[in-house]
Amino acid sequence: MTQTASSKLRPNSTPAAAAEELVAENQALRARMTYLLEQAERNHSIMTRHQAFDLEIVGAANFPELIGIIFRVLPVISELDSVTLTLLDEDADIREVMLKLDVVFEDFPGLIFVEEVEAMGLELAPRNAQAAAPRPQLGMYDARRHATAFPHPPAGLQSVALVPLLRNKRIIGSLNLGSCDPTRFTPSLGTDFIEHMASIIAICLENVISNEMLKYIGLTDSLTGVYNRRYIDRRLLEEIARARRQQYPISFMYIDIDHFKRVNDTVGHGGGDDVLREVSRRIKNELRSSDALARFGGEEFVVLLIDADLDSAAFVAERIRASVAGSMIVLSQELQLSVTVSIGVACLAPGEAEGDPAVVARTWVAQADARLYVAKENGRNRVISRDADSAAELRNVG
Ligand SMILES: Nc1nc2c(ncn2[C@@H]2O[C@H](COP(=O)(O)OP(=O)(O)OP(=O)(O)O)[C@@H](O)[C@H]2O)c(=O)[nH]1
Repeated sequence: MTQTASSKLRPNSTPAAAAEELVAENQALRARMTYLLEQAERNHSIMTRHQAFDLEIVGAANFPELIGIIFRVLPVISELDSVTLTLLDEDADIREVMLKLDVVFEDFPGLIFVEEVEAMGLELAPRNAQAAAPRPQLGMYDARRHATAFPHPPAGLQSVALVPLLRNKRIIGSLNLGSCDPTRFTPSLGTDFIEHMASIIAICLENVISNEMLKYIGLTDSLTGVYNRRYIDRRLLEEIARARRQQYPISFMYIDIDHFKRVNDTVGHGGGDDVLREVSRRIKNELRSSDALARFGGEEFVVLLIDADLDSAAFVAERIRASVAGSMIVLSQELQLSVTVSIGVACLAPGEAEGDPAVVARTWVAQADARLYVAKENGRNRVISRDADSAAELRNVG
């Protein structure tokens, strides 16, 4: 029960002493009240900042945006010295898809991928135990135990909280909070608040990751794993606009496997699929990471080369032609075959990208297609990069 001020007065005190005691007690109460008000205001301000944070992460449009908000905003609003995020990526699918979608992982040094739950540094119940979902683990920082969660710990890191990110009781990762204040994360601290925050982060992560996966599936060719036509159609317009702004040349290639019908007839449709995969792999090996390779359907591939004039694009095309023709494609020990490709190349030089990008794209792509047709007409297994000019043929093994 709370004692009232008067009940604590000494029974034999003089009226003056009693008054003094009352004044002192009153002052103490006021100070306590001021402190509590300040605490309430601080808590209110933290709550408001966290509500704004929740709104921001819920509104994140994609994976890099969400991760960026977590790393940028959370340390500030929660007054933390380190925030990292471990994601469980058992088959490296998340990394592969994000790379395909041009996520630059170097921008997020606090993002850690592990391939098994055990590598997260969380203390877990034995695998088969019917344990409840793991709870946040708070305590003193231990460089060895927390090496995965804090690969680049700030100087003076003292206490940490490893907060499991759960979806349907399954661990998808862990949010790792670090402070240079040793009393910030102690095992006795209540964890409702950080668990609530982690559950919102987990939902947002799951959402953006599955959205990115869908985006990836919608933009890639399931047989070869390279981009599909939809992706290139969109990218062409973006790149035409960028090339116009930055005044650099871009080039486009049409690559068609020669006599592919015969390949299918010889090795069957399944063998034909393997050939498509191998050809796409050989094309890819000759490209820079800024170039985009897509399968346009059937046995036809296209490549978009950024900052490449006609001569460099024709040079790359010739390397591709030589790489495909250079060695047999091995389907099995008994089954190997020789495959060739014909390639049409067209460049969009600075100054040619003016006008409606859709019209520019159509004309430009049609030019590469027409040159591919010439390559086929002239005997296949060749690169054509100029019109009606046999000197532009880099190779003719007809
Ligand atoms: N295995 C496999 N074959 C495909 C696929 N898509 C299209 N094809 C086959 O690709 C062949 C394309 O044949 P054509 O367009 O006649 O051309 P081609 O035989 O390559 O002859 P040229 O292009 O003139 O050198 C057809 O037999 C299609 O069935 C696919 O996804 N897998």
